[in-house]
Amino acid sequence: MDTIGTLVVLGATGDLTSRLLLPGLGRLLTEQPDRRLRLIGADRAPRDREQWVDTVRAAFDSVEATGPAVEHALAGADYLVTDATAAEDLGRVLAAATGIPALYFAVPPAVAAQAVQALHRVELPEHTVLALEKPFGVDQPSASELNRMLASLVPEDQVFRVDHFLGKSTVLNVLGLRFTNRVFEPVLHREHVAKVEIVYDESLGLENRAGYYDRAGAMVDMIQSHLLQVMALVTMDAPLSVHATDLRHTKTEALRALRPWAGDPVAAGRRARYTAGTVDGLHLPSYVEEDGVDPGRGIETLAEVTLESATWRWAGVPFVLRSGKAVARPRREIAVTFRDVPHQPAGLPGVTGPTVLRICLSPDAMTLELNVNGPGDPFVVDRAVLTADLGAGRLTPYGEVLNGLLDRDPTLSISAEAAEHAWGVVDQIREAWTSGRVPLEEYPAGSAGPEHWASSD
Ligand SMILES: O=P(O)(O)OC[C@H]1O[C@@H](O)[C@H](O)[C@@H](O)[C@@H]1O
Repeated sequence: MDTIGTLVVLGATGDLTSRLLLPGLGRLLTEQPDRRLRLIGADRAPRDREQWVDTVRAAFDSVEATGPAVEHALAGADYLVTDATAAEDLGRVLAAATGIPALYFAVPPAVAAQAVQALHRVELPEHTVLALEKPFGVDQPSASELNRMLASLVPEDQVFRVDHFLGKSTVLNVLGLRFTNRVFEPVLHREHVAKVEIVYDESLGLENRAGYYDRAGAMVDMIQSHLLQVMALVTMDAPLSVHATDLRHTKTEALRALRPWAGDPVAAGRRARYTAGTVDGLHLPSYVEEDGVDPGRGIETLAEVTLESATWRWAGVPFVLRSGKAVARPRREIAVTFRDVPHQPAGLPGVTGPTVLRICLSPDAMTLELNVNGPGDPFVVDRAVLTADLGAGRLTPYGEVLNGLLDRDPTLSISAEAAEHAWGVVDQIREAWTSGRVPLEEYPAGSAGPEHWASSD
């Protein structure tokens, strides 16, 4: 199959492009010296070709990108002043493409929806690929509408719903761990698992992203997209293969099975936002005092939801998903806590807790916390931790996602139905939040969250 000839980045002057997309591309092109790609930056800002090349070069330099593919991309790079919501502008950008074009929408969801609408008035070159960043829509109805508009433009295999967590090597390692080891798969089951936590806390604060974040909040920014995808990999059945059709299908089924814990969207979620404090030696103002934040909007910077996978394998096991900003010593892991043994023989003192499997999402590592007869008294049980350092992936998560996109392989992209299912459960819990049935609590930046949350864990 022919690969993508031109990557058009809509939203080229944005933060996402310079901080994540271009460095990811730089590493990818270094790894793949034979790839030939034309790179077109498109945005409203009045920039010229030289300024765009400088932006691309700086991003490439930040990851020490070198080689013929990198030089080729820089030499052919171009920038076109573009209103992504205007059909004429989109037509002009596509006319400048060589080979099969991919349009990458690095723009907010409202702009992406308008751009997709505008594309209906443009004659798309054959096989044009459309790549949309998360969040895909702003709720389930808008995601369905966006899917409908996309389906009337191009076939589903030309739509890439991007989620960079699926490009993280440890996230993908969940597949290898679950489906190539006889020892784990049978016990990852309601018979043996007491609870699963999927946590991605960050010490970072808002970082001048109010324009986007103050509408999304922690729930939409992290849980609706990234953490639900991780949960789908943990709960899904074994796919026939890890190729696009099988993997996307089994993951979609896993997302379809999600419910708020005990069917109660009020009790299944809690939310909070940070007040002033110090994280990693850096003083952060209260979230509501950050530039561009509307305190009346009541957006959370820490969200936690408890979900159930309503399946034979997992029914009755709580999955706690949590993500927060400005959190000290942030946890980033999938932690599977196993049930206690049915009977502990008398005369084996010292057991300190259940077996826990931790898949650390950053840095990449895995640990298994066990009870063993350790050193000293052979009848006393000690805690032992088996650790595997998984090492970093060859590409950045965005590099992996772009690799699939440029090869037109949708394995790491989310299916239309999956995007809608992922909103379903989130919308139910958010409705309980926006109707005021769940309080918006507070925690000082640099703490682990509201104090009483820890004691109720
Ligand atoms: O740790 P990573 O890979 O940068 O992912 C976390 C980031 O993921 C992004 O998608 C979110 O918008 C950010 O708010 C978050 O910080």
